Amino acid sequence: MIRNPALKRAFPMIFAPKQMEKIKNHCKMIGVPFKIDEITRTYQFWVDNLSVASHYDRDERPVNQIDTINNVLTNKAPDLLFVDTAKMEERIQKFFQLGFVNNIDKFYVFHEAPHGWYLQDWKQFILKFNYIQYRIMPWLLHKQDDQYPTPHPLIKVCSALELPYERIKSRFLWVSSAGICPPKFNENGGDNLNLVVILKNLLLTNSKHFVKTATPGIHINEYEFFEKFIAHNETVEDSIMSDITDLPSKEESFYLENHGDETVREASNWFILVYFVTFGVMHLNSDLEKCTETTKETTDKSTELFPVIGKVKKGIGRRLQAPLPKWFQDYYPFSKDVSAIDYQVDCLNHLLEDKVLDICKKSIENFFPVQRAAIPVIIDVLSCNNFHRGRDVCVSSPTGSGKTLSFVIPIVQTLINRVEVKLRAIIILPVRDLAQQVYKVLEDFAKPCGLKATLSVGHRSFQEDLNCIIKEVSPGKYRWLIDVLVTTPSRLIDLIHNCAGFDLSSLQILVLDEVDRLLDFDIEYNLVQEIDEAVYGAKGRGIRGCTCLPYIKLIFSATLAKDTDNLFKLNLFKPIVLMGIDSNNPTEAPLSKEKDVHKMAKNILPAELKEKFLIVPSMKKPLAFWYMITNLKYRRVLCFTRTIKHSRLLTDILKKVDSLKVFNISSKLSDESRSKVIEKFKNGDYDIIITTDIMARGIDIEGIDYVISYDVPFDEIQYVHRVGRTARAGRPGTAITILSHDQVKRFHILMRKIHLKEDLKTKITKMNIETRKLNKLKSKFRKASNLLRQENNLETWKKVKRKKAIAWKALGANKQSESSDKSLKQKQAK
Ligand SMILES: Nc1ncnc2c1ncn2[C@@H]1O[C@H](COP(=O)(O)OP(=O)(O)OP(=O)(O)O)[C@@H](O)[C@H]1O
Repeated sequence: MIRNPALKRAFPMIFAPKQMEKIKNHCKMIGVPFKIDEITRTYQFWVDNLSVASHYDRDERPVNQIDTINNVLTNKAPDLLFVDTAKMEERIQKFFQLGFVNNIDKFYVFHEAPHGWYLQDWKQFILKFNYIQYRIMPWLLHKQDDQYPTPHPLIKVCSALELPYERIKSRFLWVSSAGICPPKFNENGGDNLNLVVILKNLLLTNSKHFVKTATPGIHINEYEFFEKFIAHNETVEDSIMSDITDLPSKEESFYLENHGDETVREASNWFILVYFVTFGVMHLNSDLEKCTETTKETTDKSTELFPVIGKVKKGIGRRLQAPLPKWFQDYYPFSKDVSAIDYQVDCLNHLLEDKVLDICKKSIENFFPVQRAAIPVIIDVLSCNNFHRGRDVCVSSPTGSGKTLSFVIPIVQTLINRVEVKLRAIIILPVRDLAQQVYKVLEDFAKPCGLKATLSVGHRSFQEDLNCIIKEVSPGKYRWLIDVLVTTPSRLIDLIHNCAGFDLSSLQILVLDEVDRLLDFDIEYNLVQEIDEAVYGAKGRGIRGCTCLPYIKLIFSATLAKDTDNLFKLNLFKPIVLMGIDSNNPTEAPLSKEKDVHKMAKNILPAELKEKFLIVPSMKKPLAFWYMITNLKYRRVLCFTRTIKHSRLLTDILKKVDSLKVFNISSKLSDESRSKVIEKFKNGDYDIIITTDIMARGIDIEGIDYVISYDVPFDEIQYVHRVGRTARAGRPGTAITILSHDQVKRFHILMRKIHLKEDLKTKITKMNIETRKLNKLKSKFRKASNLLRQENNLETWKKVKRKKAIAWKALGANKQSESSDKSLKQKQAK
């Protein structure tokens, strides 16, 4: 019945068949405005289960609206009705004629009309019943200034009508212009968007889970709203009030002007749909609650009637795939297959300075496809001048495909002829190791070209960092010592706040590598906003009031299309998207674009990667791993476990059973030791590294042949980054996931998110190891694990003894301490 799985996931309770029955019985009709009808067509569900009326027919031709309404009102009394503003008077008259208004308790009108004309025209109508009007005019609401001297319209309307704010329990809801975005974000257009925000926040009060995960299209501090609601535990009407007063400022609206209406229209459709359901259910809930109260039926929690959306009882992975913005779908494709074509370094002769070209020739033979595609585009946008603002660039390319050089080369090329040293480019990476890795690549290019770069990631003291970055030449006057800074989010925020003279007005380029991970930090640090403020000046001044040129954002990730919900936080300006896609023969046929959002987010693994999985009972996982190492002779292995404890145990036990050259890397290891291990691995001193997901992202260790996931990755993004440690730079590589029987289903779901259904069987193969062979290893393994246990026990015993001795000493009870010593010695002797 429900065809869209995303929708089904988003509203799990509603779509349960039993709940559906109840909705059908209690909600007689839902009317939808035009455009929403697109959704109704997609989700036949509405049509199948509730009476739906639309002002457009199935071919999107307008139908006689009055007739529709007539039909609706006479045949079925609606619970909810959404109508758009066109021909409103006609409709209202119709309502009167039909006597329908007599059945209405209250009206809620979300209105965009600019100057209160409706108050007079509709007086009759308004006075007939309780009526609340929400007029949505952000610039009026936000501040009263000379241009818009009108007081808060909601207050104005309500005081004119002497209406209190009331809890929403109407059986009838009128939404004027219900979130249907007009083609342009002109003044009134903004209203519709804000309506969406209001609806969304209404929804927030009921459904935090859903909204938090589905935030397409709108850049309006949703988390602030969210937190406010949670903190104050406001009622629905309170939240409407606060929404209205907190509507976006002009600066925030700037974002909207720069983003096509398509995005927002899509978003609004979603929200309306969401709102539609939530609101409907809210009503039904209250009705049903009353119902159950009167009949005094016992309520069993597990069969609770229409739980409010958002109280998702279990499962962490429920999330709604937000629609991809239109600009994302208009991407430029390039082949993700690194070994498919050789782009001679000379092919960019015309773009690159001789010096840069020389360094390229020394370090690489050919450009990889992502480099061939991205370098010219980025150089082009970076060369924009005062008259023409450069667009931001997003690059999505598989792991190990050479993204680092795609931004390093254009940065060096752009800055090579700069006269004065100023901080002009910042490269941000999520973690220190990655930053160090990128810094090394950058240095190879920057140094010979006379550019100054530094790494600031907390590897030395803050003061030492400052000494390399900036210098106070005279009191209050500072001079930059670098052109490019490579850093992590926390360090950058630290610098912005605590470094005198750290004024980013000269910033030209901001690179966000592994952007999806960086955006996780955004919640904590408000990264993009902080940088914007540091560049464009104090809060609220906005880009237009600023004298400096807007800086260009370069966004990189292997899993960009997988997590588009958060892209909106980046405030991108007309972004150009470059996307690595599958191509069988890229030399002949032009790459065909995939428009399907879900398909686009698939096939993001390197073409050279082989994927396998092995199913064994969970007790036999270590045996299977050991078998691969000893019998199948796997070498150059990177193995991922979920916890530090697991990785250490597995390492210790492997060391015991065989004198294997295995090493464990965890976050507890110092940077220095970690680099040493990686170096040794590169030199062949270690064969196997067992680690956790700290090594999963971006780390480039040459020559890893196998990535083994001893524990199943948490989600598909984690899987992509883990397996991306092999099959890098066009080299072959194998990824193996060891599964216990109960993990198979989850793994299958995970694979479906990465591969197209038809590719699943060909792209990922099943490994078989006979149980008999594993059993052979059992006794040896058991001996090793006993030995390890004994050692661990002794170790623990020693620790306890040490602690006891200290305690006894402190109490001055030395005698007891000596006796416990004796007993320990006896035990050891035994
Ligand atoms: N044109 C090239 N020719 C040969 N090797 C290259 C070229 N470009 C990059 N490499 C090598 O490919 C490897 C992967 O490059 P890089 O780390 O930039 O990939 P990535 O796409 O950023 O990967 P990840 O998404 O995992 O961070 C590196 O070892 C790099 O030296």
